[in-house]
Amino acid sequence: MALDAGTTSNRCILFNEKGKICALSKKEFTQYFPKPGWVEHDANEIWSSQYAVAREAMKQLNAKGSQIAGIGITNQRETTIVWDRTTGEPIYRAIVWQCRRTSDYCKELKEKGYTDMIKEKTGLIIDPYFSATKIHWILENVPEARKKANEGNLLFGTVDTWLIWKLTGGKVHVTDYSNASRTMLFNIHTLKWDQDILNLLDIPASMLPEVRPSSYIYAQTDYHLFDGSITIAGAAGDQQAALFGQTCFNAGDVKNTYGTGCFMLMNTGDTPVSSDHGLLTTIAWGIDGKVQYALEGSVYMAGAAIQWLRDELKLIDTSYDSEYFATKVEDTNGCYVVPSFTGLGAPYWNPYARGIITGLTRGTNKCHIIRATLESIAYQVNDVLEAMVLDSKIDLRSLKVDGGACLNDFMMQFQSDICLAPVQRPACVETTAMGAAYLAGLAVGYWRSMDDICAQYHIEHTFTPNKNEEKRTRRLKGWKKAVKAAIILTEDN
Ligand SMILES: Nc1ncnc2c1ncn2[C@@H]1O[C@H](COP(=O)(O)OP(=O)(O)O)[C@@H](O)[C@H]1O
Ligand SMILES: O=P(O)(O)OC[C@H](O)CO
Repeated sequence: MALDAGTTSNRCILFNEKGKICALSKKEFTQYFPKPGWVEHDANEIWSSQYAVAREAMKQLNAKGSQIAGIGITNQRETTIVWDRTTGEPIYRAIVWQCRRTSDYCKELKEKGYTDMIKEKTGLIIDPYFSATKIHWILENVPEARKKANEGNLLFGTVDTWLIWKLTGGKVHVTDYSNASRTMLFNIHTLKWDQDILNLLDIPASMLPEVRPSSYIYAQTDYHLFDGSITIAGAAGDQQAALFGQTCFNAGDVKNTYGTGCFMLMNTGDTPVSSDHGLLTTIAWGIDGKVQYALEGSVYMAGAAIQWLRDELKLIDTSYDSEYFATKVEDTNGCYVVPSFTGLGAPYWNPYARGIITGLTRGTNKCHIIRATLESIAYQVNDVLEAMVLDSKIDLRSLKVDGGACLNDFMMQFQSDICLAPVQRPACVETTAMGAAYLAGLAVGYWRSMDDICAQYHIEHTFTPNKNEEKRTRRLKGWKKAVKAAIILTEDN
């Protein structure tokens, strides 16, 4: 059983030994935008919807808890939940990874010269994206929070930790290496919470969960939840789980997930590679007594930009329709959309950037804007890819893709044309959930080895690049100019 707690929806997928999906249930939950740039979730709703889909998936097969080999949890990363140890109640809404409320505090940390120290220890760039400054914000702004934390009565968790806490009836407070590595509090070399950073941000160590491998027997679920206990045997951040589900087990293997945002990860084996080009160094997973590292480029707006076309501009009825309209025109007519609605992530890291559309003419129509939005996703991925090749000094063999928006054939072909590499889409694009199931299944012996898992992996379609160097160069130049314009507009900050 994979519990996949995403940014906009929670899913439960049951897989059989062949890695085939036998049951799937999905539920969207409420997004709160209390101020511009702020994003929150209700932690209790994250739990209730996750629990509801787990029950629903089991009902589809009439399954009992005792028939489930194990649970693997995978989650939107960095999102920060703080709750009262004694009541189990969150003291504030979950502050979502996309939330920019700590931009000024991050700026202050950078101005005080902490950038190198944080990067060396955590592999991360100081940014509101990560959990650390969100925890700090809660402690500073929620009444009584600081006092309760100092008394040892507050617990922090990312969504994996929260779900394990709820699944065990409030008994177990843990996380895994991959999630810990996204907090900006975890030393990715010593594999311990970093006391210097905790002191700097004034966060008591008593709030933090124990850190465990990603494939590991964590606990048993509370007996009453699923009519029998189930072993929780895996946990990993969703992007790392997708890397695992895509069988990117070797150094140099790369995957990109096209969901709400885009996240490209390259496995760098047992060596943490430090980036000189705006990427993050992160832990891929902990398994068999050691950790593997990855380079990551995080793009905040991908599928969410298509939702913007649908929900705010009302140019399309469904995300799926974007492909139909984009292919009604030959190109974007010189129009570029930079969907930096919540700032720019890798490799630019500008939390103040906001979205822009450039190159508008009297002839620009709805199809051009839709096409430019889809293309913007591929351009952002290409920016990250260029940085990754420079940092890793490894030429890209192929790009494995997954996530809801990778079903858009137009966008995948454009991606291949722009990055001049084959783009491979697997038969099962639910690789995040699959990765979590594999991690759990390996821990309980449901699958014996990573070779067994590789044997189950199949490519459904490979998009090969149409090479037109003149067109590609012109398009990339237009894109880079548009990004520059979005950045120039932030200069008052
Ligand atoms: N055919 C499509 N073309 C473009 N975008 C799509 C398409 N289908 C889904 N999407 C986008 O993909 C995202 C959903 O993917 P998913 O992997 O479920 O995201 P998440 O796990 O981040 O919630 C949505 O933002 C949606 O707009
Ligand atoms: O919910 P997703 O799939 O968009 O993933 C969110 C990431 O984990 C944020 O770092």
